[in-house]
Amino acid sequence: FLPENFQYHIQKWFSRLPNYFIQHMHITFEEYNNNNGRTNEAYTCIKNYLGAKSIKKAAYLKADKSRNSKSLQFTLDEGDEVIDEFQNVKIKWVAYQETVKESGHGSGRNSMPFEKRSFVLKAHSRYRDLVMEDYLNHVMKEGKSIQFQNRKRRLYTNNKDEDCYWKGGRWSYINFQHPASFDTLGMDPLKKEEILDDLDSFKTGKDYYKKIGKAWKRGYLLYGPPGSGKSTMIAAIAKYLDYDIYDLELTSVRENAELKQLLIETSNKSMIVIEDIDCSLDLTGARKNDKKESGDEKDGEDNNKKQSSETEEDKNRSKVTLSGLLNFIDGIWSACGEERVIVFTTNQVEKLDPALIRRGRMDMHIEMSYCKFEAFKILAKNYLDIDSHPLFGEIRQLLEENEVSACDVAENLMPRRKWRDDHVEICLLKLIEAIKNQQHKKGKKEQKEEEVQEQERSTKFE
Ligand SMILES: Nc1ncnc2c1ncn2[C@@H]1O[C@H](COP(=O)(O)OP(=O)(O)OP(=O)(O)O)[C@@H](O)[C@H]1O
Repeated sequence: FLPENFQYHIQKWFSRLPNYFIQHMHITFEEYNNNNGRTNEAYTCIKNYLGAKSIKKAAYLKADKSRNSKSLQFTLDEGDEVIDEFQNVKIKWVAYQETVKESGHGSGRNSMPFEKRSFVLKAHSRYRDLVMEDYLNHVMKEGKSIQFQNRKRRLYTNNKDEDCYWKGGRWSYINFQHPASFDTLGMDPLKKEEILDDLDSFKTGKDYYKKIGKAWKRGYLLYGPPGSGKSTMIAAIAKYLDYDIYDLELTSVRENAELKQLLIETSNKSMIVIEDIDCSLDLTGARKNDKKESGDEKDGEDNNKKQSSETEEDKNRSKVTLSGLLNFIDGIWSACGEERVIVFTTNQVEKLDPALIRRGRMDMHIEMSYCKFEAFKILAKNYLDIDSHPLFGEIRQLLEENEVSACDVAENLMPRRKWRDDHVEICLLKLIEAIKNQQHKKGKKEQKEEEVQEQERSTKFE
């Protein structure tokens, strides 16, 4: 029969009563920050942490699922409590909720009633130091990692796109679920192993990077002919590391300052990708022209200064310079986040400026080449679900002297008549024919080249 607010205060007073006899400490974590009305990050971490802890213990739980989470999230229900144990110390958590009708709350709710939620930690004062430092650090770390694991991965773009969500800033995004993984990626198993080892040591290298005083980031250059799986590799790396991808379209970036802003707005644990970097901007050309015209050998000379009469088209063109890009990768601003992977892809590695891809900037250069037999076997497993077949012998022989692009294999192994019993054989025969045709074409090309050289030699002699 008592008003709700009154009940709440009586309950709170009663719960504090034992503390006059037993020395307990209480810490309250409210959902919103009192100063600016923003969500209290500590509250969110505790909510995730307790949700995971209380699934097995708590009598009452609340479940919800947001658009950005992979699965249901559980949390303690109002008034319920859970006992956690840390280094043999028992710590009690209670979830509170009250309806507040005050005006002028920091979050701009004016006089509208709103639910004020909080978690209260209770522990014996004897363990004050342990709780305040080790335990709360542990809760924050675990809570963050639960939230990270339960989120849907995102693909961000700096091109304003109507199909993407935009939450302010320069990037918009869509949820990203690419089926490619290292298991389905057709490439030499030894090379794959080497890349996985490198990713593992990067992922667990926090202390190492700290020790050597280097920003916790790593650059990968993926180069190789079209259709050799560079984009597929990016999706596989992102899935393996469980990172978001920031797909940076350089031609849409107007100037170096904007590039810096874009970098600042990327989150930790993410991959920044620039695809086909050789086609993005004439970065090599810009530097060479600079050298020729100004005689200045220094990295980072801005080539825009010398353009005196700018046309309208010139004005709209990206003014990002090689120097801007180099700073983006490993300038002082690049250290403003951690656990970042930068990936460049290119079909023509020889066109790139050596400074852009030198070791240290692009730490690992990965050649995505045509398929040999081992890579073919992985693709056969993906497309036809087979580990071996009598025709594999012939394919092995052919691939000893030849190579085939992964997208050609994919094209030929994609079963179009799966209802027939012999669809596997048909696909493999098609592939054999494609490799032989390629071999034939290659032979003809080489013969023609030899004839041209021979002709040149005889004309010279004459
Ligand atoms: N190594 C590979 N393993 C598995 N699938 C591959 C591989 N290479 C290519 N593919 C398949 O071929 C198609 C094209 O591959 P992808 O786009 O990754 O190549 P790319 O090297 O990025 O090409 P481009 O240089 O033209 O952008 C994809 O649909 C993918 O399924």
